Amino acid sequence: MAEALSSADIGGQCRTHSASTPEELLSALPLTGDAVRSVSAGRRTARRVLSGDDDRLLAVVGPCSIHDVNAGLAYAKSLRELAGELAEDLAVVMRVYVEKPRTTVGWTGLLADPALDGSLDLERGLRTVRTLMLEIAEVGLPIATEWLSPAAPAYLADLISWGAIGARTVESQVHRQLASGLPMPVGMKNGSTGSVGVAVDAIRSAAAPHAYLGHDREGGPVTLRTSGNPDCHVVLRGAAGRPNYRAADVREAARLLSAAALPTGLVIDASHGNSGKDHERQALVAREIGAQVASGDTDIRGVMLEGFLIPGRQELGPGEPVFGQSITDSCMGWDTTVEVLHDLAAAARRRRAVTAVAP
Ligand SMILES: O=C[C@H](O)[C@H](O)COP(=O)(O)O
Ligand SMILES: C=C(OP(=O)(O)O)C(=O)O
Repeated sequence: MAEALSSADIGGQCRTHSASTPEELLSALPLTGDAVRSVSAGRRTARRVLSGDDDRLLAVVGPCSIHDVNAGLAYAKSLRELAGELAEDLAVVMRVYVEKPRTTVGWTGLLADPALDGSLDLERGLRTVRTLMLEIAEVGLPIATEWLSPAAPAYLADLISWGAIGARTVESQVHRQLASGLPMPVGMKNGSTGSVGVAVDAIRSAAAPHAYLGHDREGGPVTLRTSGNPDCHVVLRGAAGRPNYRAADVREAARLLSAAALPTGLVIDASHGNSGKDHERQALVAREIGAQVASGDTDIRGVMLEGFLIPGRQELGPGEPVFGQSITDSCMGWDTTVEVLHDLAAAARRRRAVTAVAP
């Protein structure tokens, strides 16, 4: 066990809690053969779809956050089945988001606060999250997550097929350096005020090698040297009152990427600033994205959706929470998610037909 934080270094303003080192956690909960196959296939497929070598659409779909392992697993099993049905046209990756960036304050996710009560039992959070991700990988579903704490990848990166750097951290050098060493494609969200330029800068930064202060698997301080991540791309997520999922927005993002000599393939997030966090609007946005794909747009390589079992969101109160309903942003319910994914699959099929080169 290593001390996670030293109070002496920051003037005694924080308490310390010990947690397992990455080596200890990975030895206790190692990757199984099935999980390795799922992660590797997920990364390979995501790279091929994002580069345009595979003409399917990447569908990054799942809850805004996981707060209940049983609901997360129930969702994963249903999504695995649906992903199999749509596999000719969609490459489905499940959002297993366990760290939540907050605009100001709020619950920060299952990893840091698994009891949902501010007790911040990190050791329990690490074990809970790694166990859940292992089970999801073993059912054969590739996993997507947002990288928020720079310490988290040492415990979890071997389970992740697609990563995101969020709108609130995309300008952070720490997160760009982190992405430069991650072994999976990483989506850079546009900034929270709408700037796509900062996501383009993040891609350029993360593609370069970096060296920075970090920790080895035993928790000891080391200089981490990265070789650069060639698989980063923009995720258009809009901003408050300023969505950016329409054809003109995709063209403008492609122009910025081309000007930086980067490939123009990108992902569009139908939620967040593109839906105003309204799950009903999210379904409409997803359909409009599908219409662009169906008309032959080849820059749109993926779509992100926030969906859970029950539509909407809930505030946690003294009573039993609703099983399978988000406690962070509102999500589309399962039935709507099924319809939207079928529509996106049809859009990818249509694009294949309209872009086929005549013999
Ligand atoms: O995706 C989830 C939320 O949008 C993100 O965590 C910010 O939430 P907040 O604005 O409620 O803090
Ligand atoms: C927090 C998220 O996104 P964004 O960074 O776009 O707000 C998210 O996808 O959960």
